[in-house]
Amino acid sequence: MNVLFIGMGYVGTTMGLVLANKGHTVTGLDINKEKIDTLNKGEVYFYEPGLQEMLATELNKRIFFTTNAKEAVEENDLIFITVGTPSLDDGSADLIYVKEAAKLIRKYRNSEKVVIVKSTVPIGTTEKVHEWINQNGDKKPLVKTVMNPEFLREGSALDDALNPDRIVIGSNDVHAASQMNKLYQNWSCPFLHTTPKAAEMIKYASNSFLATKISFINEIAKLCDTIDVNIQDVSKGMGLDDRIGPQFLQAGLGYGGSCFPKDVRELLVTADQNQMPLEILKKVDEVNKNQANYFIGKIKKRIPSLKKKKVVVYGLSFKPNTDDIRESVSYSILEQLIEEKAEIVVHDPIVKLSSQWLNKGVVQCDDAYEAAKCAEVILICTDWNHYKNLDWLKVRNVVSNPVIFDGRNTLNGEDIKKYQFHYEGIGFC
Ligand SMILES: NC(=O)C1=CN([C@@H]2O[C@H](COP(=O)(O)OP(=O)(O)OC[C@H]3O[C@@H](n4cnc5c(N)ncnc54)[C@H](O)[C@@H]3O)[C@@H](O)[C@H]2O)C=CC1
Ligand SMILES: O=C(O)[C@H]1O[C@H](OP(=O)(O)OP(=O)(O)OC[C@H]2O[C@@H](n3ccc(=O)[nH]c3=O)[C@H](O)[C@@H]2O)[C@H](O)[C@@H](O)[C@@H]1O
Repeated sequence: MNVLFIGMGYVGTTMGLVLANKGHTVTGLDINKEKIDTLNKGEVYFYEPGLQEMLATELNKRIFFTTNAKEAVEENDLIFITVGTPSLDDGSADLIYVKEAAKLIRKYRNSEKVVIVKSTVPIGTTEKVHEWINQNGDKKPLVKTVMNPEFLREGSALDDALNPDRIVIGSNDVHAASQMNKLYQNWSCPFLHTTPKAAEMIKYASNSFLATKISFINEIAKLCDTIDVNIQDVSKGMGLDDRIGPQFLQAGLGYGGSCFPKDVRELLVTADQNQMPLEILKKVDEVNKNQANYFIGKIKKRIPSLKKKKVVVYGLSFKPNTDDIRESVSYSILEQLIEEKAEIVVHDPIVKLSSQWLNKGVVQCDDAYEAAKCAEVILICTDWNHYKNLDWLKVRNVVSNPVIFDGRNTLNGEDIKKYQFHYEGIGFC
């Protein structure tokens, strides 16, 4: 099938490549010329394992990139909207990019098309997209709309897209739904057909539930800290219950990224607008916002003043295996360390600090051992395997003060303590 993606970000690029790889002919459209030029050179402009190799196989065979909206819309009958839906100041999702994408389709539509909203959008938006495109009485062919939420994770996007737990298709139109079945015929996971509104809610409720698991375990971890219980044993013991499951019970600095924080905020706004406040979810957000303060508080219990102390921060991305720093908790920690007047050195295997941070006196080192030289405290903020695999004896030999605060509970505490480090995670000492 001929498929267009409007928005070549993390989702559009990944899903475009995956559908091309499954035999469809895909066009990727973006307003950002630099991104399109880079993709046309065969380079994925962000870090995501496996995508680069897939692009090398598919470029100009089954996937094509362009900034020409007219041609792209005219030549494709299935059109995905995969633009961003970031938070506005009041927490609601900004639909400006979705509206702009709808405008392009309205302007250039030349046949009956199926428009698939894959961006995460507030409940009722897909129906609005239908109206935005089909309005004006311009006698052009009507488009059908579908809501098809995306559940992939950054860092494992390709694997998630190829092997999803489910495919949700929200549509009130039989023809559109059958086109979606045809598009995804090579996937063997369960398919759920529902209404567009329910599909939108499934996406928000899923992300909010996962966020709830994380904030729940983080609260239990804080209690474990005070009564000397190891949270990792607790997570393991809970996760062995099939009804609970082992995933998303990793205590730490809380959730960041471009989705959980913004999607939780948007659902809270929708709930308030409908006079049905979501009390649990409010607390989930509150607990999460407080995790960085809790971590700094733990550090200050041991080192009351960080002024002029060399603090090493390992990890800038919001999770491992991505270069995405949107709402990464590492940056809240950097802000607090700057306020404390610490001397800060950061390391990340992929992410480079922007000049904004370098101008504030933060130093970046490309080598984790070099960064650790003369450190008075090491903070692990992202659970990259890189840090698990460091030679910690070598690190021990270069630091001034052997103290590690592990914000992701990523190291094996018992092993680390053998090297005479003071080691604390979140939810165990
Ligand atoms: N990043 C992720 O892992 C996931 C994201 N989502 C949702 O998918 C949506 C997209 O997310 P990302 O891919 O992370 O966003 P992104 O910010 O990486 O990419 C969005 C792209 O859309 C482009 N764009 C904006 N307006 C446009 C227009 N009028 N025409 C053409 N291109 C336009 C931008 O230039 C940008 O390249 C969001 O709603 C997000 O919540 C859902 C599941 C996973
Ligand atoms: O809507 C989205 O964009 C996506 O949001 C998340 O994916 P993502 O944000 O890429 O990454 P996750 O693996 O979910 O991690 C999110 C954050 O939670 C944190 N986390 C995760 C798991 C855990 O046990 N503990 C924990 O603190 C991670 O460190 C990270 O900061 C969801 O997992 C995806 O299903 C969804 O499609």
